[in-house]
Parts: sequence; structure tokens; C-alpha cells
Amino acid sequence: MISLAELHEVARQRLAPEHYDYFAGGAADEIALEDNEQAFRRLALLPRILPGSARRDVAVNLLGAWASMPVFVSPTAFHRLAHSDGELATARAVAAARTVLIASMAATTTIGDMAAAARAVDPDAALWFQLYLQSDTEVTDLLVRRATDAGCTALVVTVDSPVFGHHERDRRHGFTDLPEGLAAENMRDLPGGPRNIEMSPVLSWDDLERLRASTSLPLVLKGVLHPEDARLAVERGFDGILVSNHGGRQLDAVPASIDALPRIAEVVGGRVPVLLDGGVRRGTDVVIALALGATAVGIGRPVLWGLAADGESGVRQVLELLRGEFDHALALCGGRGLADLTKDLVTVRGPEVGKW
Ligand SMILES: Cc1cc2nc3c(=O)[nH]c(=O)nc-3n(C[C@H](O)[C@H](O)[C@H](O)COP(=O)(O)O)c2cc1C
Ligand SMILES: O=C(O)C(=O)c1ccccc1
Repeated sequence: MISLAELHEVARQRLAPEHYDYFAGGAADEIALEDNEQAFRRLALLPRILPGSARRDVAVNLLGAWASMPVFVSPTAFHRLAHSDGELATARAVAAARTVLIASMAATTTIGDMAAAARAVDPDAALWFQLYLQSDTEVTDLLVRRATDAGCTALVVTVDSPVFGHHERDRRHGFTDLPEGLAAENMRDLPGGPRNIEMSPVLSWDDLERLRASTSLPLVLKGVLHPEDARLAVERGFDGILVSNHGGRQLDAVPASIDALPRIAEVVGGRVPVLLDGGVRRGTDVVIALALGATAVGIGRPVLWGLAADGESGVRQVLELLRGEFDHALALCGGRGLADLTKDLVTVRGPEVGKW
């Protein structure tokens, strides 16, 4: 495979249409979904010349975890819909690539089993746990305890989903339930039996403060688009921001993640890491996002395409393709390391007229 687009095409051919559309789809008219990728194409890089070194260092520390490149895996649900090895394959591939995996609360494998699979490949594998706060705090606390016991070193709280998004592709297929034999395994062994994942508009900053007080793990807020919310998150002592529009699956009228990044990076001012996901498909996208202030970027669907195309090996290919492309793009930009990626490298496509 020579690009993520090729793996996407293989996955499209392999998956049942209703499962492909569940993974690929977005909310409503899919404007935000498409814009996540298009927005990168509206930006251009102004490379610097004569770097004076052939060495490039791209490792980055993310809340105490060393990632071998500034690309991590964002949380996506139901990996066993993509491949029978599901999240075990993902966990092994991400551990082998030595980067951070954010496990979804809606995984079809328990967080404990994912951690064991990752650790069998690399005892120091970095695993974070994504969480939707549940109105029953006993459930939330139990999930946090299991993630902590499994060795997760950060919690990623998804805050862009006060209600479920409307996915018209799923409605067209009548896709409402997982097939027989697959389940959101983290939600099974709970007081009162299995539970559905709840999204709640009742949640407020107070609930996040409650979570903050209940754990010593660093907390990342996922799904921040408004600079004011980023400011509040930093002021209230949260440890990281993940700029995301949920892959265009929640509010359709939002901007592309990369377009929302600059103002958030400015407000945060380096006080906490600013992560981004949405539409990252090329090494040059990684360069652009880092130049505009991201500490690292996440990929969602490309991992699902790798998994559907070839299981663990497919996910490894996705990560190694991006690693190679990012390193190459950094070299072509005259960069020697991540610190060389500054915002003066990014411009908007179109003629630079009238700027003097
Ligand atoms: C099929 C699918 C399932 C997802 N499940 C979750 C989830 O369980 N929790 C979450 O916070 N985000 C979830 N997301 C959003 C991703 O974490 C991420 O924000 C998004 O996919 C990034 O965009 P990309 O797919 O363009 O890389 C999901 C996305 C997809 C496509
Ligand atoms: O599909 C999603 O984007 C998602 O976030 C989710 C949330 C709960 C259960 C399954 C998926």
C-alpha cells in the first residue's frame, strides 16, 4: 500500500455497506466531515531552506508518555465490526509503532484486554481511556477505576456530545444495533447489568470538577472548538485540549478542526498541550497542524480502514505510512525537529497579493 487512500479503498471493498457507512459517515449533510479534509487542502506550506543537518527528531512527550512521532490514535467505537481481532489488533499495532492509543469507552474489547495486548508488544505501551461521563456517577467511577487498574495514564473526556449526532447513512441502512456476538464490552459488567452509553445535556463543568477530584490521572477535554471553552478548561486546571469536531459526526455546521485550531492555540498559549483530530490523511497535514500550534494529531477513520484492510498489519501500515510521510514533509520544509514547525510556515492557498 502506498497511501492511506489506498487502504481506505480496500476497506471500502471489504466491509459490509452498512458497516462501511457507519465508520465513514458524518452528521446530516456531512459538511464538517468533508471540510475536515478539504480545509487542509486550502492551506499551503512555505518551506525554509538549507537545514544544515540530516538528523530529524520527531518524538514528543504527551502528558508523560513518549510518542515516537506526533501522531496518536483517536478513540473510535466497535473495532470488531472492522476485523475479528478488533481492538486487540489495534492495540498491538499502536504499541509496535510506539505511540499513544486512546481506547474508546465504546470498544468491543475491554480496556483490560486491550492493555494486556499492548503490553505484550511493549511493556511501556502508552494507553489512554476515552470516557463519556455517565449520569450515574457509580458507573463513571467504576470505568475510571478499571482504566486506571489497566494502566491507562490519562483520561480523555468527550465533551462535544450532549446528545447523539444524527447519522443519515445509518438510518438509510436501518443500522441501529451491533450484530449478534459483539458488544460494548466495557459497559457489560456493571452494577445492574449491561448499560448503554449515555450522552447527557445535563452535564456541566461541575461534573468535570467532580471527575477531577476523583482521580489523579491527567484529564484531556475532547471536542473543544470554542476558544472560550479552551480558556475555561485551562483556567480550571485541565491538562490538555483535544480540538475536534468528532470527525464531523456531531454538529454538522462546525468548522473543520484545523480551521478552529489557531485561535485555540493562541488562547491556550502553551500552558497545556493542544491536540487535534479530524481529516489528517497525509504527513503534510501533520506538519500544518503542528505549525499552527498542535502538539500532536490524532487519526480516527484511517485506523479503521487499516484494520478492515488487513487487521494488525493494516493498522501498522497506516502508522508507518504517516510516519514516513511526516518525516519526509519535515525534511522538505527544511525542519530538523518539531520546534522548527512555526506558524509562519503556513499560508492560505491563492496568490499572495497586497500583503506588502
Ligand atoms: C466510527 C467512529 C466512531 C467513533 N467513536 C468515538 C468514540 O467512541 N468516542 C469519541 O470520543 N470519539 C469517537 N469518534 C471520533 C474520533 O475520536 C475522532 O474525533 C474522529 O474520528 C477524527 O476524525 P478522522 O476520522 O477524520 O480522523 C468516532 C469516530 C468514528 C469515525
Ligand atoms: O459513533 C461515534 O462517533 C461515537 O462517538 C459513539 C458513541 C457511543 C457509542 C458508539 C459510538
